[in-house]
Amino acid sequence: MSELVFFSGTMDCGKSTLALQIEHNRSARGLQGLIFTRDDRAGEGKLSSRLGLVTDAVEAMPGMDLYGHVVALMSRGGRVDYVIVDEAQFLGPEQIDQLARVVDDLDLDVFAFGITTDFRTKLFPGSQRLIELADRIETLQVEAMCWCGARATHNARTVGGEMVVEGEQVVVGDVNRPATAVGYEVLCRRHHRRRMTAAGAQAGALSPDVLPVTSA
Ligand SMILES: Nc1ncnc2c1ncn2[C@@H]1O[C@H](COP(=O)(O)OP(=O)(O)O)[C@@H](O)[C@H]1O
Ligand SMILES: Cc1cn([C@H]2C[C@H](O)[C@@H](COP(=O)(O)O)O2)c(=O)[nH]c1=O
Repeated sequence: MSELVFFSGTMDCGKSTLALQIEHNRSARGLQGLIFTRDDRAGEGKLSSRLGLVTDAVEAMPGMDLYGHVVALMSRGGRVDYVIVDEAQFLGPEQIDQLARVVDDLDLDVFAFGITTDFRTKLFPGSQRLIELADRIETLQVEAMCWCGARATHNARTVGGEMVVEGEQVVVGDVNRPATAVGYEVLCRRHHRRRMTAAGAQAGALSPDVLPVTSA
């Protein structure tokens, strides 16, 4: 029975790496995959991992009919044995419905990878629809970690080194960016709530305690 599987997690937890491993293992056995992605950091039509691996992919543009794309490819004689989708959080909800149709009507496995929530801790529309429709939701085994050592569960955005909680939902970017740029950092919920990034925690630790003022 084919499945729609949502591999979800924070940024930097190994989702794209796993997507590339699934692709490698299946293609090594002679299977032919179709890879979709949207707005990968490496550029249009690319699926890239921080481990340095990258492969070509079909850019799933806004409004593109993903089910129609698979059907059109197959009717031209192309072979599709499974579908991989990276950065699935950026897809529209209707595109997730199209992926579910690929599973149900074409009997193909669809492996979707994405972050669940944005820098405000709100669900991305694509991820929300995946949670609603997926046969299975998998959390990645390699845990991204907060600076405090706890498991990172949330994504923070920084602008000029400061954590922000307002702004556009989609800004393509990366972790470990210089403080001048828009960047991201993964945090545990406690430190996301307190808006305490690694830099903020370090600054707090370095500032001298305020001594009580005593009158002579
Ligand atoms: N230099 C490195 N050596 C070993 N592992 C690394 C290195 N750089 C990154 N990684 C691993 O790659 C993971 C990020 O993988 P990636 O697939 O790009 O994440 P995601 O797609 O979830 O954002 C990190 O959590 C870490 O485990
Ligand atoms: C939290 C958050 C992230 N993004 C962007 C930043 C990256 O380009 C991707 C996530 O990629 P990864 O491979 O999982 O690291 O999403 C965003 O646009 N808005 C956000 O709130």
